[in-house]
Amino acid sequence: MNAAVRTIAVGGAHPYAVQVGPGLLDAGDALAAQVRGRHVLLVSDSHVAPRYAARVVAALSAHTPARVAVACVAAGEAAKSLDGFAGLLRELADLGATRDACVFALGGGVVGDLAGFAAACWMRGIDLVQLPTTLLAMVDSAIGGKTAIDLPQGKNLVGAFHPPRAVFADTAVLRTLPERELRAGLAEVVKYGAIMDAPFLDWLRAHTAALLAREDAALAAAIARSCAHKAAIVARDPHEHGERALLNFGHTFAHAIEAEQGYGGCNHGEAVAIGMLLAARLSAALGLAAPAHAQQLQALLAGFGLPTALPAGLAAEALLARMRLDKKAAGNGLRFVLWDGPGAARLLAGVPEAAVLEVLRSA
Ligand SMILES: NC(=O)c1ccc[n+]([C@@H]2O[C@H](COP(=O)([O-])OP(=O)(O)OC[C@H]3O[C@@H](n4cnc5c(N)ncnc54)[C@H](O)[C@@H]3O)[C@@H](O)[C@H]2O)c1
Ligand SMILES: O=C(O)C(=O)C[C@@H](O)[C@H](O)[C@H](O)COP(=O)(O)O
Ligand SMILES: [Zn+2]
Repeated sequence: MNAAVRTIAVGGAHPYAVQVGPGLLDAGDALAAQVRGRHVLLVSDSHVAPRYAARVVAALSAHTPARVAVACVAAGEAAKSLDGFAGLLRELADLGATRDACVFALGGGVVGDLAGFAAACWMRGIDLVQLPTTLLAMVDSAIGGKTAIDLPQGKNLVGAFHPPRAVFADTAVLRTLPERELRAGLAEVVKYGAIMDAPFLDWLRAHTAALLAREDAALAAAIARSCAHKAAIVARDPHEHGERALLNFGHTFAHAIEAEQGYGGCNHGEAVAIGMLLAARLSAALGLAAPAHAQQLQALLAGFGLPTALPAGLAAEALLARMRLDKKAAGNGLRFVLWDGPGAARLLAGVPEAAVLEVLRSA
């Protein structure tokens, strides 16, 4: 294996390895070692498949006799839908996929969540291998086993926990990632610093230019540190009974924004950037973090070229109504991940709706 490849182990009841480094999509022996049966469905999207799917098929086919079929969904969040899900079930049926079949998800978080959910449901669960191709998917969505699709009513409302057998993050593919998507991934990177690693925030501030310039060393360091944080949390709390909820910092606002825009406005990372800032302001309004911390967070996100204001045309009341269907909400009201300042966050129940509305109205 390439010396530049790093391995992060995810522990727990279903342990697996996250490998990160250049050239992994061509590591046919390692990819094929995950295949137990005779059927592979390689799921990708219309931007990624033309660039990388043939390489993965060739790498796999050189090392396994399994039949490899390719399913290509339209690029973009809209594919993470009931229709997209049904399409993948049809592909698995056409392939004749048996219970030992394996789904490979080659793409960003949309492909990972959608293909992962199909793998979770087909015959009540078949093998899944994540091949993340966006920064966001490498540092976040490919790890931890959350799979889901969206409904018009809300993000990720239908899903399952279905951990992958393995994750191979080929960092060489980040060269073709559009600028906007690189920035989106950096939002989730900032999240780790915000909730659990204050020195990482300082490091990100110092390496903003290097990350935006896609310097190999800076990207590799940011990915490794983010993956290590995610791996540690999901190993301790795979089903979000406790601390895993902290990974949802900014997401109550973000998911409301995405759904309210019909999944065609901000991408997920952009919505998370805005959401983290609103959560920081809400925390300040409730007397947790200092207002100055929210301003520092805003400066860092803006430095990465991420949006920090609510997009025009979104009504505060409509966003609040969306939040009532957030998965962290309970019968007794909204629960938010709030901020205690750099490196510390907590889940708080019973957050007054009036305070949330006030933050939304002033954003
Ligand atoms: N399961 C989880 O734990 C988790 C965590 C975070 C986010 N998510 C989900 O992930 C999704 C967002 O994922 P995303 O930001 O990766 O978006 P995405 O999957 O839509 O990918 C972004 C865009 O980049 C393109 N692309 C991907 N890789 C490329 C490459 N190497 N070169 C060129 N183009 C490339 C895609 O085709 C797409 O157009 C959301 O649905 C979000 O809810 C899930
Ligand atoms: O892995 C997690 O747990 C996260 O919350 C990571 C988030 O970045 C991600 O967007 C996740 O899909 C949100 O989960 P949800 O449970 O709020 O749908
Ligand atoms: Zn997220």
